[in-house]
Amino acid sequence: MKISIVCVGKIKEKFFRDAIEEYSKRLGRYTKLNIIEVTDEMTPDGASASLEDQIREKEGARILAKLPQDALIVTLEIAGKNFSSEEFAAWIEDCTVRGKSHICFVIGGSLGLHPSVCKRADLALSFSKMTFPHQLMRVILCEQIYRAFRIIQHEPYHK
Ligand SMILES: C[S@@+](CC[C@H](N)C(=O)[O-])C[C@H]1O[C@@H](n2cnc3c(N)ncnc32)[C@H](O)[C@@H]1O
Repeated sequence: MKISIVCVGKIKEKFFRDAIEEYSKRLGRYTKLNIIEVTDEMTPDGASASLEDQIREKEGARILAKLPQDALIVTLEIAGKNFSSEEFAAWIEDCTVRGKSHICFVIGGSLGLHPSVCKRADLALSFSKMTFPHQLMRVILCEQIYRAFRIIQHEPYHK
């Protein structure tokens, strides 16, 4: 199973970069993780709703250009489907059983995902009704993917 994450912008905080690097390293035992960053757009303070939509659209076009053709596309959306960690692991395992060998997760930028990206999703996945900053979301996603592979392999992990 190959895992890609398409996301917007670079990680600015060192502690987030360190956490992502750590989970990427741990995941190396189970899967190849490929993180693809697209350039983010500066959002001026007090930007109008229509400027924000233009920014989302520009970032969305960059995301769409990077989506792998062979992958199942999973967008991270607050209003998406909720899974327990065990259900998430079972979903990943089921992909393998159905012959899907590549999953691509997509995290929006600070303004969220443009509808053109959401339309491409095979699954919209929610990590709760709360809004997380996109940099932290990347860390949480990496941890949950790592946790899923541990569950699939019946290996012990923190409860
Ligand atoms: C700061 S949030 C964007 C907030 C924006 N108002 C929205 O509603 O999408 C940045 C990105 O992180 C991801 N994200 C944040 N919280 C999430 C959650 N609870 N579940 C799933 N994805 C989330 C989404 O991909 C989102 O586009």
